[in-house]
Amino acid sequence: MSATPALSVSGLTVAFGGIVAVNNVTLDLPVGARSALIGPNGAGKTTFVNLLTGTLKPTAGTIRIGDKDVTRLDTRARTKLGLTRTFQINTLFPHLTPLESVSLAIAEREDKGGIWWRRLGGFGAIRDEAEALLTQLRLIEHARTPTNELAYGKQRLLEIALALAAKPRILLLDEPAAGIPAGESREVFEVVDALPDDISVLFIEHDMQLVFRFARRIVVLTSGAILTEGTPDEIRANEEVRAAYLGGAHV
Ligand SMILES: Nc1ncnc2c1ncn2[C@@H]1O[C@H](COP(=O)(O)OP(=O)(O)OP(=O)(O)O)[C@@H](O)[C@H]1O
Repeated sequence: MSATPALSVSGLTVAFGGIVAVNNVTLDLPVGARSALIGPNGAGKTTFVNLLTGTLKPTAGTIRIGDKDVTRLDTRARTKLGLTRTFQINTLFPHLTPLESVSLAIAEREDKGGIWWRRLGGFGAIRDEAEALLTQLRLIEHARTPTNELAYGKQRLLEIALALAAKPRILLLDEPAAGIPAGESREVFEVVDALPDDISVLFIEHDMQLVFRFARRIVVLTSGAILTEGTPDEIRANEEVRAAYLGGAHV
């Protein structure tokens, strides 16, 4: 593993009027991370991710991708440097197939988005890459099924496939299993777990069974600040976390 973190955040703060939604957060995401960001509703998790992607500008603090300070760069520039996210809400094109959607996303990455309409068949390399990605994401059997006919769990996997089409080094997943039946949500995390180690993952997740099964490190956010950070065993044993957040949850 490389000594330089994939992502490093220092003193990150944002206030909306009187509310300090993210308060002096300092955090490193090591290369190959499978880290969970947990915390009660309103803790600032989504706001933190929005700061990382550049959707929101911080009041104070710095964000680095590898060695590069990206605090003042916009979202597109950060994507080019390897930072990609998914959203809680469904952002898919319902009438395209996974093969078409992923091919479009690859074409966009290659700056070939504008010539897409000339026909998929003309871009064999793009189709090959799209099929490889769909295989990795356990979607290849559904490559030619319209997206709105896919099970919801498969749609969430397609969202991750679209994020991966940008070839990210850092993948931010905002509740990737939200709304999915339990049996399917595990598959989403199995796929994430099996991604190559040069992709560093930070995921927001409310389902503690999934968090404690799949996260290698857990970051606990309360009222915009980091309460603690550690391995699942450390977090499980932390009385402060139990009191502040986990309550009676069986983990
Ligand atoms: N654009 C905004 N303007 C004003 N307040 C905001 C804005 N965005 C978020 N907040 C506030 O910041 C706090 C953190 O919200 P955020 O959505 O980041 O929490 P969260 O941990 O992601 O919650 P959830 O688990 O419910 O998604 C909340 O008090 C919220 O009301």
